[in-house]
Amino acid sequence: MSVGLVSTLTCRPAGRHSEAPSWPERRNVIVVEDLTKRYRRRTVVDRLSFTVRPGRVTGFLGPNGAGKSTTMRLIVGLDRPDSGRVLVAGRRYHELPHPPSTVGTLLDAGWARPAFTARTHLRWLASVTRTPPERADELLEAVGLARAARKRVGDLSLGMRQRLGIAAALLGRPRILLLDEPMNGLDPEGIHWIRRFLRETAAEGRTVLVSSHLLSEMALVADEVVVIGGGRLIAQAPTREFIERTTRPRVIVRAPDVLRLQALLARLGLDVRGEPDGTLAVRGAASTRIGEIALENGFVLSELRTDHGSLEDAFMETTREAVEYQSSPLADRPGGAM
Ligand SMILES: Nc1ncnc2c1ncn2[C@@H]1O[C@H](COP(=O)(O)OP(=O)(O)OP(=O)(O)O)[C@@H](O)[C@H]1O
Repeated sequence: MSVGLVSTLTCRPAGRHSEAPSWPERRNVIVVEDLTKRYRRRTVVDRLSFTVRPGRVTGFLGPNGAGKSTTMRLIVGLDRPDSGRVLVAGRRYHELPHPPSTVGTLLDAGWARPAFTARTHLRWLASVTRTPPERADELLEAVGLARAARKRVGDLSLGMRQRLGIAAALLGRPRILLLDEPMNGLDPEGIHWIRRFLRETAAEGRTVLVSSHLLSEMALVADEVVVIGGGRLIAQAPTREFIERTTRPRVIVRAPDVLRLQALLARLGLDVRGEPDGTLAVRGAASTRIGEIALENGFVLSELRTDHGSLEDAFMETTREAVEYQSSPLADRPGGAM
Protein backbone atom coordinates (compact mmCIF):
# COMPACT_ATOMS: atom_id res chain seq x y z
CA MET A 1 0.00 0.00 0.00
CA SER A 2 1.26 3.45 -0.82
CA VAL A 3 1.97 6.09 1.76
CA GLY A 4 2.27 8.64 -1.01
CA LEU A 5 -1.23 9.68 -0.01
CA VAL A 6 0.10 12.09 2.53
CA SER A 7 2.01 14.12 0.02
CA THR A 8 -1.25 14.52 -1.92
CA LEU A 9 -2.84 16.34 1.02
CA THR A 10 -1.84 19.87 0.22
CA CYS A 11 -2.38 22.73 2.66
CA ARG A 12 -4.45 25.66 1.55
CA PRO A 13 -3.05 29.14 1.99
CA ALA A 14 -3.53 30.54 5.45
CA GLY A 15 -6.59 32.76 5.79
CA ARG A 16 -7.57 34.97 8.68
CA HIS A 17 -11.06 35.02 10.04
CA SER A 18 -12.68 37.89 11.82
CA GLU A 19 -13.57 36.34 15.17
CA ALA A 20 -13.95 37.94 18.55
CA PRO A 21 -10.45 38.45 19.93
CA SER A 22 -10.98 35.97 22.75
CA TRP A 23 -11.30 33.09 20.29
CA PRO A 24 -8.04 31.36 19.39
CA GLU A 25 -6.98 32.11 15.86
CA ARG A 26 -4.36 29.50 15.23
CA ARG A 27 -5.36 27.59 12.15
CA ASN A 28 -4.94 23.98 13.06
CA VAL A 29 -5.62 23.91 16.78
CA ILE A 30 -8.50 22.18 18.53
CA VAL A 31 -9.41 23.80 21.83
CA VAL A 32 -11.74 21.88 24.13
CA GLU A 33 -12.88 24.18 26.89
CA ASP A 34 -14.75 23.16 30.02
CA LEU A 35 -16.84 20.74 28.01
CA THR A 36 -19.70 18.90 29.70
CA LYS A 37 -22.12 16.40 28.20
CA ARG A 38 -24.89 14.56 29.99
CA TYR A 39 -27.04 11.75 28.70
CA ARG A 40 -30.20 11.80 30.75
CA ARG A 41 -28.84 12.37 34.24
CA ARG A 42 -25.44 10.84 33.60
CA THR A 43 -22.43 13.10 33.05
CA VAL A 44 -20.21 11.39 30.49
CA VAL A 45 -17.95 14.36 29.68
CA ASP A 46 -17.20 16.40 32.74
CA ARG A 47 -15.70 19.92 32.49
CA LEU A 48 -13.09 18.62 30.09
CA SER A 49 -10.41 20.96 28.76
CA PHE A 50 -7.44 20.22 26.54
CA THR A 51 -5.73 21.52 23.43
CA VAL A 52 -4.63 19.58 20.38
CA ARG A 53 -1.81 21.20 18.46
CA PRO A 54 -0.54 20.73 14.93
CA GLY A 55 2.69 19.03 13.91
CA ARG A 56 2.34 16.12 16.29
CA VAL A 57 0.21 13.05 16.80
CA THR A 58 -1.93 13.36 19.90
CA GLY A 59 -3.17 10.07 21.33
CA PHE A 60 -6.58 10.24 22.96
CA LEU A 61 -6.66 7.55 25.64
CA GLY A 62 -9.08 6.36 28.26
CA PRO A 63 -10.73 3.17 29.52
CA ASN A 64 -13.96 1.90 27.97
CA GLY A 65 -16.74 4.40 28.48
CA ALA A 66 -14.34 7.23 29.42
CA GLY A 67 -16.03 9.59 26.96
CA LYS A 68 -13.53 9.65 24.07
CA SER A 69 -16.03 9.06 21.26
CA THR A 70 -18.52 11.46 22.83
CA THR A 71 -15.83 14.15 23.00
CA MET A 72 -14.92 13.55 19.37
CA ARG A 73 -18.56 13.82 18.35
CA LEU A 74 -18.82 17.08 20.30
CA ILE A 75 -15.72 18.41 18.53
CA VAL A 76 -17.33 17.98 15.13
CA GLY A 77 -20.79 19.11 16.18
CA LEU A 78 -22.50 15.72 15.93
CA ASP A 79 -23.70 16.21 19.47
CA ARG A 80 -24.38 19.36 21.50
CA PRO A 81 -22.58 20.00 24.77
CA ASP A 82 -24.57 20.91 27.87
CA SER A 83 -21.91 23.47 28.65
CA GLY A 84 -18.43 24.46 27.53
CA ARG A 85 -17.29 24.79 23.95
CA VAL A 86 -14.95 23.47 21.31
CA LEU A 87 -13.05 25.58 18.83
CA VAL A 88 -11.70 23.98 15.70
CA ALA A 89 -9.25 26.17 13.83
CA GLY A 90 -10.55 29.08 15.89
CA ARG A 91 -14.25 28.52 15.18
CA ARG A 92 -17.11 26.40 16.30
CA TYR A 93 -17.41 23.48 13.89
CA HIS A 94 -20.69 24.62 12.31
CA GLU A 95 -19.14 28.03 11.60
CA LEU A 96 -16.34 26.60 9.47
CA PRO A 97 -16.68 27.77 5.85
CA HIS A 98 -15.95 24.33 4.34
CA PRO A 99 -15.66 21.76 7.14
CA PRO A 100 -14.33 18.83 5.02
CA SER A 101 -11.21 20.79 4.10
CA THR A 102 -10.61 21.69 7.73
CA VAL A 103 -11.44 18.50 9.61
CA GLY A 104 -11.48 14.90 8.42
CA THR A 105 -13.11 12.39 10.74
CA LEU A 106 -13.31 8.68 11.20
CA LEU A 107 -15.85 8.21 13.95
CA ASP A 108 -17.75 5.13 12.91
CA ALA A 109 -16.39 3.03 10.10
CA GLY A 110 -19.63 1.02 9.99
CA TRP A 111 -22.03 3.72 8.86
CA ALA A 112 -21.62 3.40 5.07
CA ARG A 113 -24.53 1.98 3.07
CA PRO A 114 -23.93 -1.78 2.69
CA ALA A 115 -25.31 -1.91 -0.86
CA PHE A 116 -22.92 0.72 -2.22
CA THR A 117 -19.58 -0.36 -3.60
CA ALA A 118 -16.53 1.12 -1.91
CA ARG A 119 -16.03 3.36 -4.94
CA THR A 120 -19.67 4.50 -5.12
CA HIS A 121 -19.61 5.27 -1.41
CA LEU A 122 -16.54 7.48 -1.75
CA ARG A 123 -17.81 9.13 -4.94
CA TRP A 124 -21.13 9.84 -3.27
CA LEU A 125 -19.32 11.41 -0.32
CA ALA A 126 -17.16 13.38 -2.75
CA SER A 127 -20.29 14.76 -4.44
CA VAL A 128 -21.91 15.86 -1.17
CA THR A 129 -18.70 17.50 0.01
CA ARG A 130 -18.07 19.18 -3.36
CA THR A 131 -14.84 17.25 -3.89
CA PRO A 132 -13.70 16.22 -7.40
CA PRO A 133 -14.78 12.59 -7.99
CA GLU A 134 -11.26 11.57 -9.13
CA ARG A 135 -10.18 12.08 -5.54
CA ALA A 136 -12.20 8.98 -4.61
CA ASP A 137 -10.10 6.75 -6.90
CA GLU A 138 -6.90 8.39 -5.76
CA LEU A 139 -7.81 7.63 -2.14
CA LEU A 140 -8.91 4.06 -2.81
CA GLU A 141 -5.44 3.51 -4.24
CA ALA A 142 -3.75 5.32 -1.36
CA VAL A 143 -5.45 3.33 1.40
CA GLY A 144 -4.89 0.02 -0.40
CA LEU A 145 -8.47 -0.58 -1.53
CA ALA A 146 -8.04 -0.20 -5.30
CA ARG A 147 -8.67 -3.90 -5.86
CA ALA A 148 -11.74 -3.84 -3.61
CA ALA A 149 -13.22 -0.73 -5.26
CA ARG A 150 -16.11 -2.68 -6.79
CA LYS A 151 -16.89 -4.71 -3.70
CA ARG A 152 -20.06 -3.89 -1.83
CA VAL A 153 -19.45 -2.15 1.49
CA GLY A 154 -21.49 -4.86 3.18
CA ASP A 155 -19.03 -7.47 1.93
CA LEU A 156 -15.90 -5.68 3.14
CA SER A 157 -13.98 -7.00 6.14
CA LEU A 158 -13.73 -4.84 9.26
CA GLY A 159 -10.19 -3.81 8.34
CA MET A 160 -11.26 -2.89 4.80
CA ARG A 161 -14.13 -0.80 6.17
CA GLN A 162 -11.62 0.97 8.41
CA ARG A 163 -9.48 1.77 5.38
CA LEU A 164 -12.56 3.04 3.55
CA GLY A 165 -13.43 5.19 6.56
CA ILE A 166 -9.92 6.65 6.56
CA ALA A 167 -10.21 7.39 2.84
CA ALA A 168 -13.51 9.18 3.52
CA ALA A 169 -11.86 11.27 6.25
CA LEU A 170 -9.21 12.39 3.76
CA LEU A 171 -11.52 13.41 0.92
CA GLY A 172 -11.38 17.15 1.59
CA ARG A 173 -7.59 17.21 2.15
CA PRO A 174 -8.20 18.27 5.75
CA ARG A 175 -5.71 20.11 7.94
CA ILE A 176 -7.02 18.38 11.04
CA LEU A 177 -7.68 14.67 11.42
CA LEU A 178 -9.85 13.11 14.08
CA LEU A 179 -9.68 9.34 14.07
CA ASP A 180 -11.56 7.16 16.55
CA GLU A 181 -9.92 3.73 16.82
CA PRO A 182 -8.54 3.74 13.27
CA MET A 183 -6.47 0.62 13.92
CA ASN A 184 -9.51 -1.54 14.75
CA GLY A 185 -9.49 -4.63 12.62
CA LEU A 186 -6.40 -3.69 10.64
CA ASP A 187 -3.91 -6.43 9.84
CA PRO A 188 -0.20 -5.91 10.66
CA GLU A 189 0.45 -4.35 7.26
CA GLY A 190 -2.48 -1.98 7.79
CA ILE A 191 -1.24 -1.02 11.24
CA HIS A 192 2.25 -0.40 9.87
CA TRP A 193 0.74 1.75 7.13
CA ILE A 194 -1.41 3.81 9.47
CA ARG A 195 1.52 4.34 11.84
CA ARG A 196 3.59 5.81 9.01
CA PHE A 197 0.61 7.71 7.70
CA LEU A 198 -0.11 9.37 11.06
CA ARG A 199 3.52 10.31 11.55
CA GLU A 200 3.91 11.75 8.06
CA THR A 201 0.63 13.64 8.36
CA ALA A 202 1.78 15.26 11.60
CA ALA A 203 5.22 15.96 10.12
CA GLU A 204 3.50 17.99 7.40
CA GLY A 205 2.18 20.30 10.10
CA ARG A 206 -1.31 18.86 10.29
CA THR A 207 -3.16 18.14 13.50
CA VAL A 208 -3.88 14.53 14.38
CA LEU A 209 -6.07 13.39 17.26
CA VAL A 210 -6.35 9.63 17.38
CA SER A 211 -7.98 7.39 19.95
CA SER A 212 -6.90 3.81 20.43
CA HIS A 213 -6.75 1.07 23.02
CA LEU A 214 -3.62 -0.34 21.35
CA LEU A 215 -1.24 1.26 23.80
CA SER A 216 1.93 -0.29 22.41
CA GLU A 217 1.01 1.26 19.04
CA MET A 218 0.20 4.58 20.64
CA ALA A 219 3.57 4.50 22.40
CA LEU A 220 5.19 4.26 18.97
CA VAL A 221 3.09 6.86 17.21
CA ALA A 222 1.82 9.45 19.70
CA ASP A 223 4.06 12.41 20.50
CA GLU A 224 1.64 13.55 23.12
CA VAL A 225 -1.25 11.98 25.01
CA VAL A 226 -4.53 13.24 26.39
CA VAL A 227 -5.78 10.75 28.96
CA ILE A 228 -9.33 10.88 30.27
CA GLY A 229 -11.32 8.78 32.71
CA GLY A 230 -14.95 9.15 33.75
CA GLY A 231 -15.22 12.07 31.33
CA ARG A 232 -12.52 14.05 33.14
CA LEU A 233 -9.02 14.97 32.14
CA ILE A 234 -6.41 12.83 33.84
CA ALA A 235 -3.32 14.00 31.98
CA GLN A 236 -2.11 15.85 28.93
CA ALA A 237 1.61 15.55 28.36
CA PRO A 238 4.27 14.49 25.89
CA THR A 239 4.12 10.68 25.84
CA ARG A 240 7.63 10.13 27.24
CA GLU A 241 7.06 12.63 30.02
CA PHE A 242 3.72 11.01 30.90
CA ILE A 243 5.41 7.61 31.21
CA GLU A 244 8.38 8.91 33.19
CA ARG A 245 6.24 10.97 35.55
CA THR A 246 3.81 8.16 36.22
CA THR A 247 5.80 4.95 36.43
CA ARG A 248 8.50 4.04 38.96
CA PRO A 249 11.72 3.37 37.06
CA ARG A 250 13.51 0.06 37.56
CA VAL A 251 17.08 -0.80 36.84
CA ILE A 252 17.50 -3.98 34.85
CA VAL A 253 20.67 -5.91 35.64
CA ARG A 254 22.04 -9.00 33.96
CA ALA A 255 25.03 -10.78 35.45
CA PRO A 256 26.54 -14.27 35.22
CA ASP A 257 26.46 -14.60 39.01
CA VAL A 258 22.93 -13.32 39.31
CA LEU A 259 21.85 -15.10 42.50
CA ARG A 260 24.77 -13.80 44.60
CA LEU A 261 24.26 -10.30 43.21
CA GLN A 262 20.55 -10.51 44.04
CA ALA A 263 21.36 -11.49 47.62
CA LEU A 264 23.86 -8.64 47.95
CA LEU A 265 21.45 -5.99 46.63
CA ALA A 266 18.70 -7.28 48.91
CA ARG A 267 21.08 -7.12 51.92
CA LEU A 268 21.74 -3.49 51.01
CA GLY A 269 18.01 -2.81 51.36
CA LEU A 270 17.13 -2.53 47.66
CA ASP A 271 13.90 -3.91 46.22
CA VAL A 272 15.22 -6.71 43.96
CA ARG A 273 13.13 -9.05 41.92
CA GLY A 274 14.33 -11.94 39.75
CA GLU A 275 12.65 -11.77 36.34
CA PRO A 276 11.72 -14.82 34.23
CA ASP A 277 14.33 -13.85 31.59
CA GLY A 278 17.14 -14.20 34.16
CA THR A 279 17.61 -10.47 34.80
CA LEU A 280 17.14 -8.62 38.08
CA ALA A 281 14.72 -5.71 38.33
CA VAL A 282 15.96 -3.33 41.01
CA ARG A 283 14.18 -0.38 42.58
CA GLY A 284 15.60 2.03 45.11
CA ALA A 285 18.88 3.03 43.46
CA ALA A 286 19.96 4.55 40.16
CA SER A 287 21.82 2.47 37.60
CA THR A 288 25.11 4.28 38.33
CA ARG A 289 24.92 3.28 42.00
CA ILE A 290 24.15 -0.31 41.11
CA GLY A 291 27.12 -0.32 38.71
CA GLU A 292 29.34 0.98 41.51
CA ILE A 293 28.10 -1.69 43.95
CA ALA A 294 28.79 -4.38 41.37
CA LEU A 295 32.30 -3.04 40.71
CA GLU A 296 33.17 -2.67 44.40
CA ASN A 297 32.14 -6.29 45.00
CA GLY A 298 33.79 -7.82 41.93
CA PHE A 299 30.62 -8.64 39.95
CA VAL A 300 30.70 -8.75 36.17
CA LEU A 301 27.60 -7.18 34.58
CA SER A 302 26.45 -8.00 31.06
CA GLU A 303 23.53 -5.56 31.08
CA LEU A 304 22.68 -2.46 33.11
CA ARG A 305 19.87 -0.15 32.03
CA THR A 306 17.01 1.93 33.36
CA ASP A 307 13.52 0.83 32.38
CA HIS A 308 11.00 3.65 32.67
CA GLY A 309 8.02 1.42 32.16
CA SER A 310 5.58 1.40 29.29
CA LEU A 311 2.68 3.57 28.20
CA GLU A 312 0.47 0.70 29.31
CA ASP A 313 1.99 0.81 32.83
CA ALA A 314 1.45 4.57 32.98
CA PHE A 315 -2.10 4.25 31.65
CA MET A 316 -3.02 1.52 34.14
CA GLU A 317 -1.52 3.52 36.98
CA THR A 318 -3.35 6.75 36.19
CA THR A 319 -6.71 5.36 35.14
CA ARG A 320 -7.10 2.65 37.78
CA GLU A 321 -9.74 4.56 39.70
CA ALA A 322 -11.57 5.67 36.59
CA VAL A 323 -11.98 2.17 35.17
CA GLU A 324 -15.69 1.51 35.08
CA TYR A 325 -15.80 -1.89 33.43
CA GLN A 326 -13.29 -4.11 35.20
CA SER A 327 -12.66 -7.80 34.66
CA SER A 328 -12.83 -10.02 37.72
CA PRO A 329 -9.78 -12.00 38.92
CA LEU A 330 -11.58 -15.15 37.71
CA ALA A 331 -11.68 -13.85 34.16
CA ASP A 332 -7.95 -13.01 34.38
CA ARG A 333 -7.02 -16.68 34.74
CA PRO A 334 -6.62 -18.53 31.44
CA GLY A 335 -9.88 -20.36 30.94
CA GLY A 336 -11.13 -18.99 34.27
CA ALA A 337 -14.24 -17.36 32.87
CA MET A 338 -15.20 -20.40 30.80
N1 LIG B 1 -26.18 8.55 22.68
C1 LIG B 1 -25.94 8.16 23.94
N2 LIG B 1 -26.93 8.00 24.83
C2 LIG B 1 -26.72 7.61 26.11
N3 LIG B 1 -25.47 7.31 26.58
C3 LIG B 1 -24.44 7.41 25.74
C4 LIG B 1 -24.60 7.83 24.38
N4 LIG B 1 -23.38 7.84 23.77
C5 LIG B 1 -22.50 7.44 24.72
N5 LIG B 1 -23.12 7.18 25.89
C6 LIG B 1 -22.49 6.76 27.15
O1 LIG B 1 -21.46 7.67 27.43
C7 LIG B 1 -20.37 7.02 28.03
C8 LIG B 1 -19.11 7.37 27.25
O2 LIG B 1 -19.17 6.70 25.99
P1 LIG B 1 -18.07 6.88 24.87
O3 LIG B 1 -18.48 6.02 23.72
O4 LIG B 1 -17.86 8.32 24.61
O5 LIG B 1 -16.79 6.29 25.61
P2 LIG B 1 -15.39 5.83 24.96
O6 LIG B 1 -14.33 6.39 25.83
O7 LIG B 1 -15.34 6.18 23.52
O8 LIG B 1 -15.49 4.26 25.18
P3 LIG B 1 -14.84 3.04 24.33
O9 LIG B 1 -13.37 3.10 24.55
O10 LIG B 1 -15.47 1.84 24.95
O11 LIG B 1 -15.24 3.23 22.89
C9 LIG B 1 -20.67 5.53 28.04
O12 LIG B 1 -21.13 5.18 29.30
C10 LIG B 1 -21.79 5.41 27.03
O13 LIG B 1 -22.66 4.37 27.35
